[in-house]
Amino acid sequence: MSEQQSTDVDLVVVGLGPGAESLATGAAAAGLRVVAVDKHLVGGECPYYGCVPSKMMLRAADSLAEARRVSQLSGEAQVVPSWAPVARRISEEATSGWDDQIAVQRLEDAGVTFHHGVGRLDGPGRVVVTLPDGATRAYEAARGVVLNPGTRPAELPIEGLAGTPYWTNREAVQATELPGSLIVVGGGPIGAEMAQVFQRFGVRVTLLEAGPRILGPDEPEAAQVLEEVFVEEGMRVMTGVEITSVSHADGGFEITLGSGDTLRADKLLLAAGRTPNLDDIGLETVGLDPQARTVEVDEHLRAGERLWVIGDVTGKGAFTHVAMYQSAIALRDITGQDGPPAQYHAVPHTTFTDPEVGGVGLTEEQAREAGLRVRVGTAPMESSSRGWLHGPGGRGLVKVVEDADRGVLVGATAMGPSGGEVLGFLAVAVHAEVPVETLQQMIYAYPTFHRTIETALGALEETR
Ligand SMILES: Cc1cc2nc3c(=O)[nH]c(=O)nc-3n(C[C@H](O)[C@H](O)[C@H](O)COP(=O)(O)OP(=O)(O)OC[C@H]3O[C@@H](n4cnc5c(N)ncnc54)[C@H](O)[C@@H]3O)c2cc1C
Ligand SMILES: NC(=O)c1ccc[n+]([C@@H]2O[C@H](COP(=O)([O-])OP(=O)(O)OC[C@H]3O[C@@H](n4cnc5c(N)ncnc54)[C@H](O)[C@@H]3O)[C@@H](O)[C@H]2O)c1
Repeated sequence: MSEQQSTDVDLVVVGLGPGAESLATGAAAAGLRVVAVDKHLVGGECPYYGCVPSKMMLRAADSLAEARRVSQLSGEAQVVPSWAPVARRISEEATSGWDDQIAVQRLEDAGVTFHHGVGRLDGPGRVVVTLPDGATRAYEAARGVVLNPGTRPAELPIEGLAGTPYWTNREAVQATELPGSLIVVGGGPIGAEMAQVFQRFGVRVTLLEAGPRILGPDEPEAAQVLEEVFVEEGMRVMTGVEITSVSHADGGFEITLGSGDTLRADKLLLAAGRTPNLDDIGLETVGLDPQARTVEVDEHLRAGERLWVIGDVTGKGAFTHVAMYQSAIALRDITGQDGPPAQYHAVPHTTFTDPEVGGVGLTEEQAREAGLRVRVGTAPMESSSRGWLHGPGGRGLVKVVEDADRGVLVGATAMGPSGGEVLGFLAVAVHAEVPVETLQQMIYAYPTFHRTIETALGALEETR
């Protein structure tokens, strides 16, 4: 423990991802003396480098794809993509030029003492903040400390990669000009969303995935449809690849694969997972492992004496909505209010490709691994009147996974146009454990995409 004289406060919040930003504000509103610290931008990855700019990019790319469908539906349209409006919207409307002044002001107006600086635990309830000029401040927090440090793009130990000017999501959302060609490494949500954006803007994209399919944690049927759509749009998708070396020369990248093949592109975007920002936050000073990928938390987000942890590093789903959900529960616990504990049986997610891939709860494979007697029902979106009449761009599916012994859905996938919106229905069903019998007896408005849910429920059967 450091000998530095400390200032007494009630709560110190280290790392201001979206959840902690609202937690700090709420704690100050509840009358606590709150100190908050972020080493970069208040709000974290989501508003500046993640959800918000990437969804602006996807909105733009979707408009191009829809315009290209005019020839099949309604006449002729000449589509000439331009990245300038996308770059401008991201810089001016979404991120204020990657400046968090407004967010800082909001915190301070709420009564929070804010520092731009690096926060580090220094024993239970103690935090040392290193300010940009190197000065340090020590705080003793009577109520405790909240950690919300998030993640950073994972680096890959590939020969030749380090030191090359590769992009991560952070550079990709700041691009002001597009490359002619791009290799995207990683077919998870970041890689899939980004690859489709750039492909639709005319970049020649190759998507490399080490696993057997893209969107590995989602249902394989959904991953297969998405891969087919990507390929139809002109993208090269390679799964099961091993990258053995990377080099950069003459303004371009060269990648060698385990198969011996060589790929070349102007730019390389690494979207191969995330590294938790836990390695240098002083976890060892409170008896926790700084090398761990996640911090174990209880149902009130407590991780130890006077310590709460929220966000991606809890391993409960690396999504903004999970961080916000946890934030509200931790705030209640900190301020001594009653409320329901955290439950994670119905965590929803949507990958905003076109078609969107929404999922909630368990996949079929996860349900079987959990030892459940599983019934599964699947229906293609095109089998519904709406999916069929939608025509181009209407691909997708609904898959429902039932715990047959209890007669409730434990997981579901909604893929298609507005798949993430259709998912809302299924999220309620899984969250509230609505009996499948009830779901089967409902009336589904005609002709909606969500009528595909009725068809999938009608197809429920035990397949193994
Ligand atoms: C490209 C991309 C797209 C995404 N799209 C979506 C989406 O559509 N929907 C969705 O739900 N999620 C999406 N996500 C995930 C989402 O961004 C995260 O789940 C969300 O930001 C919550 O993360 P977090 O709260 O754990 O922390 P983060 O948002 O990572 O923020 C952590 C903060 O802590 C700070 N920090 C870290 N260590 C310290 C320290 N020692 N001292 C001080 N400050 C520190 C960091 O500077 C940062 O500001 C996306 C992510 C990416 C990268
Ligand atoms: N729409 C959304 O909600 C959204 C969008 C983007 C990100 N996110 C969140 O951010 C998290 C991180 O996203 P992500 O896509 O970076 O990570 P991820 O871990 O979900 O996916 C990374 C992918 O990269 C692959 N990979 C790893 N090493 C590789 C290698 N050497 N060569 C080729 N492929 C390799 C993995 O097999 C995996 O499929 C997501 O899991 C999600 O929780 C959410």
